[in-house]
Amino acid sequence: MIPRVLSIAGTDPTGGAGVQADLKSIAAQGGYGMAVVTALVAQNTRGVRAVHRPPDDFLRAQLDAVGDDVVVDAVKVGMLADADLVRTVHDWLAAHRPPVVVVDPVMVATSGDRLLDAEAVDALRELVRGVADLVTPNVPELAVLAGGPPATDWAGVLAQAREVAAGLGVRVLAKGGHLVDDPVVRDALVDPDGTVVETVGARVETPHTHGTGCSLSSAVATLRCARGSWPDAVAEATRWLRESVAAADDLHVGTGRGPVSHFAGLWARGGTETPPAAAEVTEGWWRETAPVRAAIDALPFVRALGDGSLDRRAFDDYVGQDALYLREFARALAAASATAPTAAEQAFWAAAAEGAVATELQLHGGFLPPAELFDATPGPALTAYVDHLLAAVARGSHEVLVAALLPCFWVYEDVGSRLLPQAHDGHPYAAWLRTYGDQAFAATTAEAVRLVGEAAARARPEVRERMRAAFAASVEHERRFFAAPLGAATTT
Ligand SMILES: Nc1ncnc2c1ncn2[C@@H]1O[C@H](COP(=O)(O)OP(=O)(O)OP(=O)(O)O)[C@@H](O)[C@H]1O
Ligand SMILES: Cc1ncc(CO)c(N)n1
Repeated sequence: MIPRVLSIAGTDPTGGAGVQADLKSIAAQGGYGMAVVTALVAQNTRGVRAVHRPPDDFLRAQLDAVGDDVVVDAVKVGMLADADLVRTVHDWLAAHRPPVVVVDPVMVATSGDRLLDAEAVDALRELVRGVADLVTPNVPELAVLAGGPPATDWAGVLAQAREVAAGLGVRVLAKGGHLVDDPVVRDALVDPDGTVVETVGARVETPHTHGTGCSLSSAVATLRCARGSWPDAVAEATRWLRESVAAADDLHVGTGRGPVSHFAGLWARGGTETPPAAAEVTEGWWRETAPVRAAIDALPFVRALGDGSLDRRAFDDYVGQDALYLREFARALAAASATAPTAAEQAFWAAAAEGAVATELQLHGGFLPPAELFDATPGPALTAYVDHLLAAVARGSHEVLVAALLPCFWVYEDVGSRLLPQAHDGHPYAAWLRTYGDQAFAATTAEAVRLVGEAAARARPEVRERMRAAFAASVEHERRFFAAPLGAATTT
């Protein structure tokens, strides 16, 4: 269930605070963010220039537009500008009673500018008392709510938080971000009954904390839906916010106190790439290897194999090398089976291993005397190809290994199906053409292409790139292997 979270707040066109920060924060916790704008604020990382407040009935129209249509799981209330706006929001919340209401009692921006006029404080206190589940004041806001001077140390913050929690009958999340002499940042969740749950974390050395209060309150509102408990929601929200503050210096937004990087953790852990479709990946690899495949088609060996004019000694040389190849290929296929992530893939690669040593070697046994089948001296093209496959086995990545194995299917199926029309009963190599031009081999190849494509689509981008390189290298090895019998192994 994705929590539907509504921010009722002012704007920050530079995106670091207000509804813009709220929407990022809600999304970063896995919520669906919505926003009703209480004030258009011309501000940036240096300060507030002007505030444009909507008429009360227009604010109400926005709230009703959401409430009439969407089930709201949680609300975060931010900047409310003046007492009339506070009352409009209070009335709406009282009528709708969303299950989670977090109020960030925004009074002063990080830059020092006032965002709530002085007469509105009483109305805000009433809203908190009437409809809030949690209020999240910073040190100066806590002092205003308590009606005392700002605390100068953590003990003073806790005392005022207890007073406000008991007095207004609301949970207070007191924030120690402003106690800058403290080497750690403390937050305390204080219940009306005086129970305190503290979270403590390292203070990040950065001036870029614009919008931390907005971001924290929306994160807690969202996480309260998912986690079911206030202490768990606060613990996760502060952990996330610390990570986002720690990455703030990377953003380079504005010349004042810049915003935090709301998605830094997601980007680092999940990346920003949308996985490609399986077929898109393998089609890309196929296209990229077109020149090498064209060179294979143009090889005298391949042309003569197709029209039957190939010298028998050259073909026997090829079969002798290929018999040796098939046994190593089958070992690599067995390794692919052993490392397969699913039972279906395990079975596919095991069956392919069996096919390589049974069906394909049987074909070769029809050309060479069985006693001599494995007597050839391994040539350089064979050795290079097999070493490439066995290196992929040794490196241990199933994905890279199957990408390296794929051309052994795909190139043969491609060449075989295009040479097949030349086969006839008197053709000396008809058995070869019919094995690789066969429907059954095409079906196996299509399945291999599909499985490797899906493995590539699932893989991290770095792994996918290694797969691409392993595939391309194998296509080139196929070319050299076909070129070797007629002595052209080293030309390109
Ligand atoms: N330098 C910092 N290092 C780590 N965490 C921080 C830092 N500054 C703020 N935080 C986190 O952000 C939370 C809110 O900070 P703060 O107390 O400054 O709120 P605020 O004044 O309401 O924020 P703002 O007005 O900038 O939106 C803190 O409780 C803490 O969890
Ligand atoms: C709109 C808005 N809300 C809250 C804050 C507090 O950072 C801000 N600067 N702007």
